[in-house]
Amino acid sequence: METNSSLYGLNSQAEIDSPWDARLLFERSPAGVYLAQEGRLCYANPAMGDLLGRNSETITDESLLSFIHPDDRDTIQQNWNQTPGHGESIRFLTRMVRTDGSVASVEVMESRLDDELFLNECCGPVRVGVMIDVTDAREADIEIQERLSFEQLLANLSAGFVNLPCDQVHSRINTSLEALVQFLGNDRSTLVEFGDDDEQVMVSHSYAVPGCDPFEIGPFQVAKLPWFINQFRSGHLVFVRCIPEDLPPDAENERVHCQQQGVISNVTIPLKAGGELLGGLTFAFMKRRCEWPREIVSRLEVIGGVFANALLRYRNDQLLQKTISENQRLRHQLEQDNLYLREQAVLKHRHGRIVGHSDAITKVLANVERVATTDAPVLLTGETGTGKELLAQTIHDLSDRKNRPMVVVNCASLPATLIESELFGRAAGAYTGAASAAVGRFELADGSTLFLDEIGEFPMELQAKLLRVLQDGRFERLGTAKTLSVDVRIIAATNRNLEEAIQKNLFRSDLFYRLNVFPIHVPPLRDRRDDIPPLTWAFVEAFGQRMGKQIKSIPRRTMQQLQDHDWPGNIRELSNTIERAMILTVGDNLQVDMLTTSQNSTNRQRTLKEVERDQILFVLEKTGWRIRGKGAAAERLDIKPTTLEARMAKHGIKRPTQ
Ligand SMILES: Nc1ncnc2c1ncn2[C@@H]1O[C@H](COP(=O)(O)OP(=O)(O)OP(=O)(O)O)[C@@H](O)[C@H]1O
Repeated sequence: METNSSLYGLNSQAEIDSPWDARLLFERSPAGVYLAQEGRLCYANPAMGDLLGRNSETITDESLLSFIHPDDRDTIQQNWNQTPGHGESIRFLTRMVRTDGSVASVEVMESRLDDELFLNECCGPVRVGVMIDVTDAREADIEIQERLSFEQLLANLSAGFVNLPCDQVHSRINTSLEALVQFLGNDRSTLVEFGDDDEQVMVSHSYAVPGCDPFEIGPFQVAKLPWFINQFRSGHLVFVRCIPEDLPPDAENERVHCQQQGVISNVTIPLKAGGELLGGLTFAFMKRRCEWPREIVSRLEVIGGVFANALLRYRNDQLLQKTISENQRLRHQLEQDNLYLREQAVLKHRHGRIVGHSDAITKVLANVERVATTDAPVLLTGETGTGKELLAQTIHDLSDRKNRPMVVVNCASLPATLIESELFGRAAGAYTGAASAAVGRFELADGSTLFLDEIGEFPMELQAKLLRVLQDGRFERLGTAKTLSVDVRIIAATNRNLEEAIQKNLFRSDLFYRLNVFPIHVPPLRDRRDDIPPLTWAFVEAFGQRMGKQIKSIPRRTMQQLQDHDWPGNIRELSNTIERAMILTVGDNLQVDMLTTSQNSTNRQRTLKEVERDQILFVLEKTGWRIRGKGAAAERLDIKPTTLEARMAKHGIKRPTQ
């Protein structure tokens, strides 16, 4: 069949008559020229044949679209559908697939020819096109574009780390790894950090494309990949293009590992910052070999530097935080120590009468100091002789009320009948024998402190009246209706268990709660044996001055015995023992007869006589040497007052001079 091109008289060399003949121009044109009608080539010049890798004479009648890259066909088809009118041209870039499968980028200029010449000879308009191979320029273009986008990506990633808060460094590295992998087309990127341990490194970040597993985050034994880790641990870039071929013979573990993981190429750049080698950043390939040119690797070294700096900043920040919190801890400790020292110093100076440095008494004194400056009621509890009254006095002395004397009422030493008038005062003739009016202790204590010792012995029938004064400072003198108002701070003390007294209906619970606003328990001497030596020396000094006697030493054994003793009568008993010892001591070495103490530390069985004497002494001291009356010694010992007096005489017990 005669081709359309021959119809146009364009395909025969014989028909070229003059160098100016149009056909000659087409045949010699360095650009590909073609004619196509209804999508089929009807003429292609030799340059066009070269472009497509075919003999130009053999391609006429073939579909032009079949030479176009499949991905570009839709676009070209749309171009053709919009081909302009006669004489107008369109221009576009596309790719042609050569016979050998290689792809050429081409630039095409095409026009539609509606000349009668063509219309007459064929059934439709003809498209004439000129095609130029722009593959080289195009590839250079694409490379420039890719390089630009890569530079842009690196610039964006780097910018993301500027002024980044340290707590976001790790998450930013994660997202950056993902962006890099997606751009560069490798399959997994992992960041490995070096620590103090030579035996292991830390896998801190890993991203893998879907279908590949990321590296497990956590410590990784160097022994598993010794060649590989040692390479980048010595600061080298590791570029293994073909695995296993390019691995050295001693990289056996790496060979096995890569085989198991399906890694066929690997690039690892060392991470350096501030002159320190922090770790490495690996790019693993599982589906294709890495063909990265040197420039890409150099750019990755730059981004590696950005990661390394961020990590260094993070590490330094961690160190700083640790240092700051350590500093804070030390400062706090120092403050506490200062506080403690200050408390100690203050206690030494301001509680001069109180001897002792045990933890137990220190705590008590700290509470005393805390509460002293307030007006809160204080309830001092503790065994007899532990120093409750001394502490009450100390509280008063430390308070704003110190300029007025503290008023003391021993609730156990006053008969119940007298307590009311003692406390609240009386009008003349208030009761039989009350010839004159008397001011009560509450009135006396106005603007000062009232110390209610042995509050547990306070008569039940008067507790409501006491509670009222405590609540609103108001009361009436006995025998008058006039309400008096006072400003009194109350400190109460007891060696009784008030909760038990409440249970037995001997003490009102509302009064207890009112008094118990700030309870301070004073521990017995046996629970603060460390205080015994300083107390002993304090008493030696005090009695020495009074007696004009100077004691220079106390035998170590004696002091040990004093410390071993349980002191049921507490500091009062210790004080009495030392007083006795001072009287009996001849010379300047204190002699203490422990047999005279209430209970000695040796296991010697005491005689009945000794027990009786001690018990009488103990109860007398406890009751303030009150023999008669409710709660007094005779009642507590369950003997008649006269019997008690007889026994006291028998044992030579005499009330000490005040
Ligand atoms: N820490 C101390 N330092 C020096 N002397 C103390 C100390 N504690 C108590 N004393 C002395 O011990 C004796 C008994 O103390 P105080 O009368 O205060 O005890 P108390 O607990 O009130 O006894 P009671 O319950 O029998 O009334 C007093 O002479 C007191 O000065």
